[in-house]
Amino acid sequence: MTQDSTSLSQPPVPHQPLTLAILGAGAWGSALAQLARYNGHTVNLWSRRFGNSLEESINAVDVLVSAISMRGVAVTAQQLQTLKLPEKIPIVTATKGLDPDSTRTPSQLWGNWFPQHPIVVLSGPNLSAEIEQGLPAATVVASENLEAAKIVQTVFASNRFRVYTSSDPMGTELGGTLKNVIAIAAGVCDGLQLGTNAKSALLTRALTEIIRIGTHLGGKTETFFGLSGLGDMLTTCNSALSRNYRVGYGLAEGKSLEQVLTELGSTAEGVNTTNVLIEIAHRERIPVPISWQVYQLLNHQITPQKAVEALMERDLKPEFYDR
Ligand SMILES: NC(=O)C1=CN([C@@H]2O[C@H](COP(=O)(O)OP(=O)(O)OC[C@H]3O[C@@H](n4cnc5c(N)ncnc54)[C@H](O)[C@@H]3O)[C@@H](O)[C@H]2O)C=CC1
Ligand SMILES: O=C(CO)COP(=O)(O)O
Repeated sequence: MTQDSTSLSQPPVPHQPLTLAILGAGAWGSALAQLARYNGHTVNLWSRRFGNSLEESINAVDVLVSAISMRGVAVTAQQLQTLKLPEKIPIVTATKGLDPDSTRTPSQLWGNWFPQHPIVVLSGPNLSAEIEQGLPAATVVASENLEAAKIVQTVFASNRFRVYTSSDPMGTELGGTLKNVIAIAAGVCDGLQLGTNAKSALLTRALTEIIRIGTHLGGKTETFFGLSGLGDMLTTCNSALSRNYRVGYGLAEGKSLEQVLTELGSTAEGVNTTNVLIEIAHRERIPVPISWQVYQLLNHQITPQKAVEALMERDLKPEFYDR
């Protein structure tokens, strides 16, 4: 077997064991901890509910990873600001959400609070349950600081987890965040048994919608065709392991949002993300027809059937506008 020539031109990567603080001992934080430990790294997995204090958890670490759900990011970062984070260590954000107060992404928030630290976004088609089973998966680590992204790449990369770098943190983060809204729509589509044609039409038009808003907010078009965009959309919109998909599916079955969320008992970021996305879309005057129907559905303004009708009866138009 010939060696991949591209690997010869890559710089040597540091393989020494590092110490990581992973904030958030939920499904994703625990899976990331397992991946880092698999590579021989030491992990301080911090939970607000048990174990070591935040101060103890960040002591002398080489990398900080946040796998906290959106609603906990601001409060945890505020706590961190009162503590002594080791100088200039990379901060990795793995949250897929939008801040309801500022409408900003988690990486924008971390960058604002910790300007001396390189910020790295980690996002991809990564259902934690599959990763914890040791099934193969791939992800993207994106940063304006490519050296920091490469460090994070080597921390997590293994024969079961392939990690790509990217210089587009905004596109990488928005792909993972916005697809959660579409996963709710996909769950509705499957729950109503609308068929394969409808699902393909939904996902294809949804990608156009994600690219429209994602590029407006600073992401690069090609990133949305990559693992963190199309890749994560395919995973989340086709798996009953996805909590956002299950929200849509449950709504299509006639359950109330409250009932679905209670049964889920876990984070479905797409619910908050939809509300923030619609606020951004209205403010910036960006058409987001699919997300708008999801918004109305989540806010008890429309039934799943009416949402489908509304999408099918929109004004006729070309698929692509000539530039
Ligand atoms: N589970 C998955 O497959 C994946 C999840 N993600 C993202 O990772 C983030 C976390 O998701 P999960 O771990 O699945 O959710 P989870 O519900 O299992 O865990 C949420 C974590 O956030 C912490 N948290 C929530 N509110 C907090 C607060 N006020 N203060 C401090 N900590 C708080 C919880 O204690 C818990 O550790 C979400 O943004 C999700 O979209 C990303 C990729 C995969
Ligand atoms: O982001 C995810 C997979 O990449 C997890 O999806 P859910 O949050 O919908 O479970």
